[in-house]
Amino acid sequence: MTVRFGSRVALADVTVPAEPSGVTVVVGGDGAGKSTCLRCLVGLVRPDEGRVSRPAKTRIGYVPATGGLYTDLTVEENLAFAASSYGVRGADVGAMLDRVGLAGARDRLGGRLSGGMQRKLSVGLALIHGPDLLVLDEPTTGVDPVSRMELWRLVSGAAAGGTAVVVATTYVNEAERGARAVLLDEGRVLASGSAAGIAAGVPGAVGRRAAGDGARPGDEWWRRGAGWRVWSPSGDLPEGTEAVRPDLHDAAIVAALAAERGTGGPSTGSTEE
Ligand SMILES: Nc1ncnc2c1ncn2[C@@H]1O[C@H](COP(=O)(O)OP(=O)(O)OP(=O)(O)O)[C@@H](O)[C@H]1O
Repeated sequence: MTVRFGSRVALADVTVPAEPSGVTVVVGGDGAGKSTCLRCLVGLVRPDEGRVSRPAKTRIGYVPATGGLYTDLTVEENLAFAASSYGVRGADVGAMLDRVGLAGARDRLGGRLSGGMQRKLSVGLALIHGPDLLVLDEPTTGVDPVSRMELWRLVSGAAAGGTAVVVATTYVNEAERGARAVLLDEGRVLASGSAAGIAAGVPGAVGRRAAGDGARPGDEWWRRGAGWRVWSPSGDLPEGTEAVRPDLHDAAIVAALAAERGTGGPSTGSTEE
């Protein structure tokens, strides 16, 4: 998909693979193009170039980054209303209340729920009709760690039931939650594939050394925990550094460095595991 807003290219030839029973995680910082990408997937934005293959609208569940529920309806009313909107007859609202962990809050107004509970309810609303494709825009941003875990459990459960799930996140470590990850930066795909495949596809070598008080040693260096990391495209690491096996965090940084330099980073598209 390629999407332009005036002269601004929001997405440049971005591919997001999604398949039944699979979770695809779209990772990127603010303005990377995640929301635009997801809006294309569900049909709210039409790509200027490229195409999207998706199920019928009634077979899609979508939760935007903000909202997605009625604040002046109770939890139970929200679910019942979503079911009737989708034309689902005899929806098992009680089962969905249990599934999203909100049975004890069924009579609370949507607007009175904590942030984490609101997100879980939104996901429940998007799942009530048993969609073939579930698209979630940053469901875990700003959510407490327990709710975050529960949200990912909901995502895994939906996939286990056969749904294709696409989730956007700003947290690189969440890429490991999906079989596939697409790392986006400024509308471009930095890397795509399984998290392990992306990490294994880092060209050259990555090294580490303890960080003193000194300034960043050079363009290819970044801070990681208590130390410095360095990327050497040629594989020759600077003296005093110890080689490390790059993880997804390192791969994301190397991909961004490589994109800046216009050289190859972790491979895109072919990193199947
Ligand atoms: N309707 C629009 N009109 C003009 N520009 C837009 C529009 N929607 C998005 N953009 C621009 O496209 C780029 C990608 O935005 P998008 O919202 O998809 O990013 P994002 O990764 O979801 O980030 P965020 O989490 O900050 O929303 C940004 O530069 C944004 O300003």
